[in-house]
Amino acid sequence: MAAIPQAVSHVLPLQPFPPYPLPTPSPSRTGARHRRGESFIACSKGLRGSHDDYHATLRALNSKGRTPRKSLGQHYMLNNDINEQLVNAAGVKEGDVVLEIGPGTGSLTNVLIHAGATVLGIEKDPYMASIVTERFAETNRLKVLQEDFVKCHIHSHMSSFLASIVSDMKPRYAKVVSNIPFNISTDVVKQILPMGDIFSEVVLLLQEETAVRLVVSALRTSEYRPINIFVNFYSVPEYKFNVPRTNFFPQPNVDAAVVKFRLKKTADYPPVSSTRSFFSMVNSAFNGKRKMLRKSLQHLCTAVEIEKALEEVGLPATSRPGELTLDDFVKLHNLMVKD
Ligand SMILES: C[S@@+](CC[C@H](N)C(=O)[O-])C[C@H]1O[C@@H](n2cnc3c(N)ncnc32)[C@H](O)[C@@H]1O
Repeated sequence: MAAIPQAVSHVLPLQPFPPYPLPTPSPSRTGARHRRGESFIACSKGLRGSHDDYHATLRALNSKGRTPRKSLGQHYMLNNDINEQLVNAAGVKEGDVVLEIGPGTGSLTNVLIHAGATVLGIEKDPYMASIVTERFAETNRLKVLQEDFVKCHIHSHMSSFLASIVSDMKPRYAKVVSNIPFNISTDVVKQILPMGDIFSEVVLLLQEETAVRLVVSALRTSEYRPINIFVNFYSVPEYKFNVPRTNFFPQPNVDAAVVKFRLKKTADYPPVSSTRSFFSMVNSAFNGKRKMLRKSLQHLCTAVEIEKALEEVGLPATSRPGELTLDDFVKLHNLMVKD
């Protein structure tokens, strides 16, 4: 298993919840304009350090009397340094177009906009959608759609959004930079990764365990699953860094981690006649994880034909799914499944 980089430790004091008492900001830390009652966009102009974001997040929640909803995975980022690192990991620069799933109070959105991006936010919670829309009302660099990411047509939303941008620097591809609710991680990965025709880089803040499972899981381990074949088929994944749970409000029970996926273009996908039949074969193979492939794939070919195909790939006749790389599966599929 590849080594996981050293933890980035940012420990912040947390406020009781609810309600969230607003500490009196010190002018030296937050600037003279950062006072209660000011518009949120004005506050955001002074946001640079992690303490400022900490205050801004609590202020935004207080402004609507919101209690974070567990069912929506609402764990807000309190540390601006981590938002900056997410944005840097995606190499966001002036003129970029970025999809942000779940902008919440807009702390990450703020850093994206300051980096020069135009952002499409998809936010399920109508209260948070209105908070973030109000916060950036004075800029034309943000459009928020109040929709459930899992159910929305993200490809057509992003295509229209890219088409609507009038600029000489208009990029061909958008990026994804998001601190996503942990419970929709798999949906996000499954929907976004095959969209290399409109997205180039995808940087996600995920539950640590999910990040490791998606990116670090190695051959011949119990964590190696069809999702690893999927991730490597459509992207080049990279584990970036660990984010301790103390950086979120309210604090989750687990740590998080940042992962980057560089999406492959369609022409660079491994050559299979049909992705549908390829992934169907991979799923069948892993359904009988401990079974040999010559048994679990018998709905496709006879045991003898499977053994012959394995031999042609250079694998033993007794191979199990956890022993095959993406490349092995591609070769096996192309030998066993003819259009
Ligand atoms: C982990 S919070 C992150 C908020 C903010 N980006 C931050 O970094 O502080 C996740 C956000 O995603 C929103 N959300 C939850 N489920 C969603 C879904 N299915 N589609 C879109 N947004 C969702 C939540 O309301 C919340 O604002």
